[in-house]
Amino acid sequence: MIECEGLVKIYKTDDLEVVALQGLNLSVKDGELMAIIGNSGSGKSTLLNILGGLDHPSAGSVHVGPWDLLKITEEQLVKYKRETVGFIWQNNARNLLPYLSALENVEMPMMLRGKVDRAYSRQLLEWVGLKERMNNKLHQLSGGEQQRVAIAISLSNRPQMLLADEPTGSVDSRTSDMIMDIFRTLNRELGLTIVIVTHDLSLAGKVDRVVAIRDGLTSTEFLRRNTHLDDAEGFGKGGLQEVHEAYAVVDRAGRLQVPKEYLSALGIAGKASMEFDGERIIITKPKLLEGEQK
Ligand SMILES: Nc1ncnc2c1ncn2[C@@H]1O[C@H](COP(=O)(O)OP(=O)(O)OP(=O)(O)O)[C@@H](O)[C@H]1O
Repeated sequence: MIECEGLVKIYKTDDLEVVALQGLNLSVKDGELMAIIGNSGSGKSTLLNILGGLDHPSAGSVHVGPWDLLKITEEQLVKYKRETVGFIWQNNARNLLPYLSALENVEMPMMLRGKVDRAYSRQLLEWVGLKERMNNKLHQLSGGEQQRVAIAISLSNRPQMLLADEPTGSVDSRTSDMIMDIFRTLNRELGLTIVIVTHDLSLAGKVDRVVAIRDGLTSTEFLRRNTHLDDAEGFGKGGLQEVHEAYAVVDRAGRLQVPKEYLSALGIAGKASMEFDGERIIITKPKLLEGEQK
């Protein structure tokens, strides 16, 4: 579904250039539910905005389904945003209309496109657990319920892919669990590809695959150790490392990112010695330089 290779995004302001993505590789399969984690400023939102067609990449390649987002025309982009992507933000509910019911809010974007599908709107609200509240006005619903209405709305155009930027950022942990359950239901029922961007490790721990971004590059992948576990058993317990195995990402050119804390613990900066003993690759402080210092 998603293929990014060597993706670069440079923001230019008057006298400054910020390289937000510096050659990022990412592959997401059709129908996958995965998460992207990273510290503030690592490039997560930049990546999501590019995937959503809200921002244009500077270089590299990015394909979503049949679309080449580097070469896409303005006209095709409108179609792409309307038909392929659904978006959820942390404060999505802010954009809802308080004096309309949940159902009317879901139908509103359909109405703007000229075709209301009431049965599907009801189905969406049922999927997000609001079957009993669909005729309530928005202002009569809690923040978490409003966020669930926002999820239903993001699916009103029947997208193939859902992009969620910190979707549980402003809700309590019970609602956060509920939202993750909804994502799993939608993933299962609709075969929807879902990419969640978050810095919440416990949220990330609830999906099978997590990709970590550091300084605009994919650095580590976490894969669930036992994918056969029943949802209720396996999800939501402990942190990411408890249920996932971590792998360093090695790109086609053989590059990988060594965590800064490992390098500083060994006093490695600029250069390192690398040996291969037949089984392991060992990175150490430069041997020659150590000798020189004596
Ligand atoms: N419009 C912009 N103009 C200039 N620089 C930008 C712009 N948008 C983002 N950046 C910079 O690009 C880098 C990546 O930002 P991005 O918002 O993608 O990070 P993030 O991982 O989503 O962070 P957060 O978790 O805080 O939202 C940061 O250094 C940021 O300051």
